Amino acid sequence: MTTTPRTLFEKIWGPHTATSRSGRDLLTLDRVFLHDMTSLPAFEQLRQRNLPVADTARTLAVIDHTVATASGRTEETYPVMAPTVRSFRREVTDRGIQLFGLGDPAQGIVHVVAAEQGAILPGMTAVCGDSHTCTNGALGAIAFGIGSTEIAHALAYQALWLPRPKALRVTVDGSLNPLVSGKDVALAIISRFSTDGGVGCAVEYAGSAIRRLTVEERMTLCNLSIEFGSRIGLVAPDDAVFSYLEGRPRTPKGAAFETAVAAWRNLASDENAAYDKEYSLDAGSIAPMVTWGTSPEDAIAVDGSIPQLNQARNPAQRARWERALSYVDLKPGAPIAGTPIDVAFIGSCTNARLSDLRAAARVVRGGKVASTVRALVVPGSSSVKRQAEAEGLDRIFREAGFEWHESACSLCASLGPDIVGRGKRCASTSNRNFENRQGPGSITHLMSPPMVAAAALNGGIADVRTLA
Ligand SMILES: CC(C)[C@H](C(=O)O)[C@@H](O)C(=O)O
Ligand code: SF4
Repeated sequence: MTTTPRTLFEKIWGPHTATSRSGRDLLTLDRVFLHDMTSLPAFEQLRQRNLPVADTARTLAVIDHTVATASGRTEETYPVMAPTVRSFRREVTDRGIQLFGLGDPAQGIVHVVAAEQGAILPGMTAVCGDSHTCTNGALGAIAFGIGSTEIAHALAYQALWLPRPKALRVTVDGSLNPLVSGKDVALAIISRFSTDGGVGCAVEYAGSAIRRLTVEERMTLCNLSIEFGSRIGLVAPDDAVFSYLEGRPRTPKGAAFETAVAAWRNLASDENAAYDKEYSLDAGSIAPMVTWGTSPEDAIAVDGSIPQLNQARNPAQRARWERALSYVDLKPGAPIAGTPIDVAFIGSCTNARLSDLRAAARVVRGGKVASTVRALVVPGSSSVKRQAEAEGLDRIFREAGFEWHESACSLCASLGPDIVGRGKRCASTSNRNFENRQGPGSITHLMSPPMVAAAALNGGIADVRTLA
């Protein structure tokens, strides 16, 4: 008997499809994650319809988006959002949902915490009212962001009606150059294939270079899937993923773990599986990347120059570039290296895990932050913060002049009190460089943690390869 070869995506989506109707599938959900910014309207809807949460054991809640990060912070430190945070905390605790609130040793950014807890495992489906839920596709799961109405439905029925996305494979073969990381791969993909490249698709990252990425780098790569237009990004799970998961609070233990691993090993695309779309990139061609404009696709090699307007693909892109150049106050054709910065931010669910902090600390060690720069490290979780402190990374950062914060989203989206400042330019390890993203009038340059470290010491955008 021959079976039709299936993609990794089909191997997860298929068994989770309870039924199909009018071109949509009823996808059953293994996990629903909640955070303080988007969940309250969903609870309101549940109340109006008198619906309970179907299965609290499948949920997990985190306070991360709207809070302060200064040491000693509490829910009250940012009065603007304190009532929201308080209501959110009451809603989830009243319903018996596990909450990682401020002061909890495992608190952190929802996507970082979900992985650390082993709350998302290979082959699962997971949702959260947050577009960067795709991050944990790195563990070989289908994880994606949803809106508030969908959160209510997901909590009540543990399922959602969805159109089945198309299958896209992005293959990156070859070897990455030194100081080129998962972040650079992601920015290179988005700049090459545009922010629309993955629209309507679930993107599977494959190829020898992807297989060699660490699990945390794969998380960074999958995190940026939504900036590539794709709500879902995933990588086939392998031994690196299995050992990442072993022993985590919600991961199966002992013989149950071994049984799970045996099943997870089947979660790879079959040879000759058909994709609707395929892109490929040569790993060796990727340099440390930096964005110059107001879209993640405005990424160039750090030793490159801002494009000339006549290089735009079409009039719409040209118009967007003109507006972006005026917003970021830079000139076409100018080299990006040497652009002075005011703020350096190492944080966010994109790039604030332990390996990110280690990579940045290697560049920072023994150096000094330029006197014109405010530099901050905001660990992705309280557990990352503790581990970093145990290794002495906080000391390396502090001695160089970095601020060392409590964990939360912070400057990534400036939904709490941390902001970059009007007209100020920030080298940032986050994922979005939109206008006003890091507070009103902020200018953002996306790059990897070592590149932000280099910019902090240098006082301006710098090629980490020449500093290290
Ligand atoms: C607040 C939330 C809805 C938002 C998202 O969906 O991504 C935020 O996390 C972001 O990164 O912009
Ligand atoms: S760190 Fe940034 S991208 Fe991630 S969830 Fe928070 S606001 Fe969104």
